Formats: sequence, structure tokens, C-alpha cells
Amino acid sequence: MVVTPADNKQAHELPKVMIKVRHLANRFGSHSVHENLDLDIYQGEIMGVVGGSGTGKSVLLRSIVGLLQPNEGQVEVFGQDFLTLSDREREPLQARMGVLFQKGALYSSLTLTENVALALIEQAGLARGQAQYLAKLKLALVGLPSSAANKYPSELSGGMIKRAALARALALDPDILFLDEPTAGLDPISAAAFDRLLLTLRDALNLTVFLVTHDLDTLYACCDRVAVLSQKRVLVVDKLPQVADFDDAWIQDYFHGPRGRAAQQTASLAAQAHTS
Ligand SMILES: Nc1ncnc2c1ncn2[C@@H]1O[C@H](COP(=O)(O)OP(=O)(O)OP(=O)(O)O)[C@@H](O)[C@H]1O
Repeated sequence: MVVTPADNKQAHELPKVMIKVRHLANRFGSHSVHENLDLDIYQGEIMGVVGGSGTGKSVLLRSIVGLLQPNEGQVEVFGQDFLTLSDREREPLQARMGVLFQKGALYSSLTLTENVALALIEQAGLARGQAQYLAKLKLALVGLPSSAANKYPSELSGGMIKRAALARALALDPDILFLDEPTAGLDPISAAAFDRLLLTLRDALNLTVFLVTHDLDTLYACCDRVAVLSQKRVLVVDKLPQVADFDDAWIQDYFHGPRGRAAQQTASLAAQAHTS
């Protein structure tokens, strides 16, 4: 059973913090992207990270997973001060984090099985045969038919490629999954199917999910809480209705513009259908 922050509160227990970011600053030359950014992510939650283009959502993701050294601040993951660890100390923790990058980036010259197996060979040191066997299980886990396993990315639809990239992110059985725009470029039906898959996997695998998205339907369908990046920091982090009520021009446009209203209506209809 997944223990959500809400369940934990009911049990009068504090939720376990999986990612703790404090006073983070990221600057590129004279361009300051983050200053004094704080964020906590709890075990088992899906945290949606939104914000205008260029507000630093991907930079935040890269700072947390250790691909970018911030200029200032602390990043604790699994209770460990990530930025002060040596590469050797950090590697086993990084193996517990799966990442699906914005551009999906599967190797075009490898089949789906080979793409997923590569992570198991390179990062877990598995023999090729074992890695390919496990890779096929991961592809099945994300709902790909066995006939897709030996295909190349160019032979597949966008939705199938996203699923394969997700299988690769899950290759090492991570505790935290980072997704950068996983539904970008998908048609609405494939995007909704991806959202359902994410919820199922979160529950089945007890994942904590850091989800960068512009997709309002995904926010309504999947996220336990939402963090809005603006003004170089997390302007607000809360459950979606509270965030949508926050007094800020970008937030009001985003959540209460035509697309925001449509996403909210879809979510209410889905909730009604679920309860009737
Ligand atoms: N390696 C880098 N060198 C210089 N500038 C960078 C680098 N990486 C990111 N930036 C800049 O940091 C800012 C934030 O980039 P980031 O990709 O995190 O934005 P984002 O919020 O994810 O945007 P989008 O929603 O458009 O994907 C941008 O202005 C970008 O140009």
C-alpha cells in the first residue's frame, strides 16, 4: 500500500522526506536561474513541478540527480547530503534514482530490449543474457507487447517510445523516479494512458515521483502536490486546489485559462465516473 502524505497525517506521523532542497542557487554566468530555492518531496508522492518556460524546472531536476553542481545550497536525497559526497559515495544513491529525460533519448541503433539492457549491463554489471531477460520484464511492466521488444525506436509510436524510456528509467528498480515532460508530444489518448500507467506503477512499486510537466491533464490526473517555479524559487507548493487559488498572475492564467478549465472539468468528470 502506498502511504501518501495525507494518510501519514491521518496517522499523526510526519511524512518521510525523500528529497530536501535548501537555499539552492543555480547561475549560468550572469544569468541567475534559481536563488534561495527550497523544496521537500515526500515518500510515495507524485510531485508535479510546473512553471513558465525557462523557470528552471529541468535545471532543478539535474541539480537533484547530481548532473549539475549548483552554485549554492544543499540537496539531501535519501537523508544524505548529496553535494558533499564523493562520486563513489554518490553512485549507489544515483542507482536508486531513475530518470526519463525530456527528449526521451533512446539509442536509435539499439532495439528496445538492448536499450533497457544497456542500463543493466553498464550500471548493475549484469551479464548480457541476464540483462536482456530483465529488460524484457521491464518492457512488459510498462505495458509494451512482447512484439515490441526487438523493434528499433524508429519503428514505434511516440507513446511506445515514452514507455520504453520509462522502462529504461525503471531498469534498476529505483525508489525515486524523475520524469521531465513525459507526455510532451503525445496525443491526448496516449498521454492519458501514460498518466494511468504512472499511477499504477507508483502504487505497485511504491515510487516517489518528481514530475516536470506543462500538461494540465497530467497534473489533475496524477499529482498529489504541485510546486510552481517562479521568481527563481518555489513560489508555492501545495495540493492542486490550493495552488490554483494562489494569488499570482502566471498561476491564474495557467490554471484558470481555457486549457486549465478544460483539464479541471475532465478531472471532475473522471472523479464522478469513479464514484458512481
Ligand atoms: N548548461 C547551461 N548553460 C547555460 N544556460 C543554461 C544551461 N542549462 C540551462 N540553462 C538556462 O537555464 C534556464 C532554465 O532552463 P530549464 O531548461 O531548466 O528551463 P525549464 O523551466 O525546464 O524550461 P522549459 O519548460 O522550456 O523546458 C534557461 O534560461 C536555460 O537557457
